[in-house]
Amino acid sequence: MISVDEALARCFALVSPLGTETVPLRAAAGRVMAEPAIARRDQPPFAASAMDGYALGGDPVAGDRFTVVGEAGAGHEWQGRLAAGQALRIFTGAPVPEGATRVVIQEDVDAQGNTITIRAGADSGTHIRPAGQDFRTGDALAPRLLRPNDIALLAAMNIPEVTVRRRPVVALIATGDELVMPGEDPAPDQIIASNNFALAALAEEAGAEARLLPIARDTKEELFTVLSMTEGADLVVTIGGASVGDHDLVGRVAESMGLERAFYKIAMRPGKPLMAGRLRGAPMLGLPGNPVSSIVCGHLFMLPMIRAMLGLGEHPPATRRARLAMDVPPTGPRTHYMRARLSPGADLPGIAPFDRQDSALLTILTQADALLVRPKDGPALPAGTEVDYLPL
Ligand SMILES: Nc1nc2c(c(=O)[nH]1)N[C@H]1C(S)=C(S)[C@@H](COP(=O)(O)OP(=O)(O)OC[C@H]3O[C@@H](n4cnc5c(N)ncnc54)[C@H](O)[C@@H]3O)O[C@H]1N2
Ligand code: MOO
Repeated sequence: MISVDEALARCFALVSPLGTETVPLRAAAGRVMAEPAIARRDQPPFAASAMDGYALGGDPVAGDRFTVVGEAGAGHEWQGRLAAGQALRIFTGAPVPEGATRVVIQEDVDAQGNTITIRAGADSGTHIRPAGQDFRTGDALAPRLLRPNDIALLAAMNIPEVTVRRRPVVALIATGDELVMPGEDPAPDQIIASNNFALAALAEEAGAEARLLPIARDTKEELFTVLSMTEGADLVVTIGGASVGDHDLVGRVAESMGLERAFYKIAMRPGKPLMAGRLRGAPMLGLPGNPVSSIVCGHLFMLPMIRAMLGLGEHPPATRRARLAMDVPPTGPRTHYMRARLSPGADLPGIAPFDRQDSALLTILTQADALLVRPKDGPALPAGTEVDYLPL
């Protein structure tokens, strides 16, 4: 059995960044920019007042008097030049006129008619934002996953459309005679399909377009039919039928359709019967059926593959550090991703794996906020040991 790292390297070898498309700014959040965005203007485009008050020249002191000669507001420039002894009534965001060296906030002046007098104790800040202090024409925003804050910057740069990576289309196929869809009427020996919904949500959260294909029954014909419905998918993900039982047919059927296998079985718990390869030109991940196994494999393999297709690079999921909140036993011959709960700690968070680690337990998975990573063949560890975990 190959290691998790080796398996992920082989998964990355199956994918490459997808092509690009142009979307309006309003649709760009959550998308990945494919090229730098270049500012089309300076921000602010003029020296702007940072406060409501009076623009004036020189270096005034308490008791100095000025004649107010006009008014400037945001979007309403005052045309002219301030002379000595003159002040301009000005509001936040308005262009500061020539001849002004500072803005005195209105709380620091006594105003009478069109005359103002500087009060004692007036603050000495200039309250002027220089032109281009935020960014200048030609400044670039480097490609990234666009978060709401980035969208504001692109808008301010006057960029109405963004070139982004195409969303990877992920075709998800649940397999098994025992499965029915939520809301259907299961026979006594049937269960409700669940993990395909988690995987679709995970894929969508990462910026992919998930297509839930019909459940494939455990026959070669039906698996062939549903696998043939993946035309146009950038990634085909099957769930279940990956193990060694008589009804675990996914590998056999995919091979009959020309699957070039990259690997089958990895030293990982849960997730041992994972398979990957290329099927009719598309990368394929064959996930084990146990709900927790498939979802853990989704985090460890499907998400990094989606990110690579989005042009975000080939990176394993980033681990973080925590301290064991309890003693843990040795691990076996597979890297164990233990469902665990984090708690606040002095330097690092504490982490405690759940007692029950059966890969069928969705209730435990929903209580978990971390996967404690225990390397294969690891020793028993006492509480307080620093360990790696993956946030869920
Ligand atoms: N003799 C052996 N048996 C098994 C081995 C082994 O090495 N030797 N490995 C075990 C491990 S580990 C896993 S994981 C499972 C993986 O089995 P499959 O990938 O073939 O999955 P299925 O048998 O189809 O299903 C397993 C389990 O999960 C349920 N399931 C499947 N799909 C869904 C779904 N979409 N939603 C909810 N639940 C699902 C299914 O009903 C089964 O209960 O094999 C072990 N066996
Ligand atoms: O390795 Mo299986 O994926 O534990 O349940």
